Amino acid sequence: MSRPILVINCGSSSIKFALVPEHVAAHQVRRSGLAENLGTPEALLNITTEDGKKTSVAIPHADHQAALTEILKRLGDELPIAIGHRVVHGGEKFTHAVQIDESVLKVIRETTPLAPLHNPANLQGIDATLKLFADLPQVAVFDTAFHQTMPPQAFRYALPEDLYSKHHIRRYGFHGTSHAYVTQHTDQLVGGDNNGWISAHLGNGCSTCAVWQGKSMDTSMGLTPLEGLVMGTRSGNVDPSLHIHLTRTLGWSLEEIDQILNKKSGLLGLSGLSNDMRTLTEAAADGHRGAELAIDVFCYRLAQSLAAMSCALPVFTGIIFTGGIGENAAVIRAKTLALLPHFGLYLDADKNQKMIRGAEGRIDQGANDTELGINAYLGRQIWVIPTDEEGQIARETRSVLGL
Ligand SMILES: Nc1ncnc2c1ncn2[C@@H]1O[C@H](COP(=O)(O)OP(=O)(O)O)[C@@H](O)[C@H]1O
Ligand SMILES: CC(=O)OP(=O)(O)O
Ligand SMILES: [Mg+2]
Repeated sequence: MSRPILVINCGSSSIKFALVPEHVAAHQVRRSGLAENLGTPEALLNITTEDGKKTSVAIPHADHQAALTEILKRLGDELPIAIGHRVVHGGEKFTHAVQIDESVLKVIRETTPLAPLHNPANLQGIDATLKLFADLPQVAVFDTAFHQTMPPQAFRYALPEDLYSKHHIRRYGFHGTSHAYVTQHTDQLVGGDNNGWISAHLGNGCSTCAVWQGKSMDTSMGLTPLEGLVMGTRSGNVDPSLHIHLTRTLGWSLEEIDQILNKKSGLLGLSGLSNDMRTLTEAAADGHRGAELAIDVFCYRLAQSLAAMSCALPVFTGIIFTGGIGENAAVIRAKTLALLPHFGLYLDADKNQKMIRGAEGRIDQGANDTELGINAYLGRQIWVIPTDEEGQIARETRSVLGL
């Protein structure tokens, strides 16, 4: 059997490590780890061992290298053949995954100001594995690459031409690995080659994406992962004059405003309680006003974005929910779809309630028709598909290296 790929998926608030053997989905992988809050006094690795036992290992003062070393101790003989890194921003240069060398590292460093929550941590991960596995090939899989098929009407801002041609100011889009995986996977489940999907990746970062015939046509994130939807701690869209207004009226510096929009806004800012949707849905059920407001704004803005994405599709087959919120929060799916009564999205309330914790399937009222082999349903399809960024990164890593 061929040796596995070690995948490092570093997001804004957690780092997922997975060892992905060939032909196996990452969520079936036996040994994987999740390191949370790296760089803070303690990281937690959740490790599922071969016999299915789950252990949690706390590593004081952990960084990538400490977390990786801890994982390596548990690898035994199953050494990886290559390493695949999630890299969030690859600018316009990368339309596909690439093997990492000095010139690739230079571009990743140059794009760091555009993804300040992500690229520095991605670079730390690469640095750690270059030290630990100097002999192994390493591949960067970019969030931005999948969106390089967007047409100019979707990726250009209405700004002077020079800002694009000389300074690369444009919409890039992120979560490409996730949007690519869930739409390709749903295409396989549905069949046909002319499907148009809107996928909603709702994790700590959130984005929507219009995908037609396997290509990204538009997405809600822009130059940076701050544009678009309400997220855990990120504001999403605000009036572009907000920076100047806050500077003039409150004297805030650009750094302070950047911190507030990226780290103190979104669900956390609106609720005054938490950035975690689980906490908010429980608090809202108990009548917490801030949690209710945060959920209302989150769902309204998500519904608006789904409607907007439909403009990018010649064919609108259906919607796909993914990411921690999209895969688990039935109440958020129902509330959002109820705001789109003109789109032929008929939710099956019972199927919606049951589609949680890694389950995959259709939750619209036409799902039963398909099971019976009849096709009387005139509405659009609604799917819940657990994302598999790690599996997709492993496949792209093998493909780049010809493994
Ligand atoms: N059962 C659940 N109900 C509601 N929200 C959930 C549930 N499980 C996870 N979530 C939410 O998913 C989000 C994290 O999503 P995830 O995709 O794991 O994040 P990341 O972007 O860090 O990969 C958090 O807001 C979390 O509260
Ligand atoms: C790009 C982005 O927002 O990623 P994450 O959701 O993993 O923070
Ligand atoms: Mg994520």
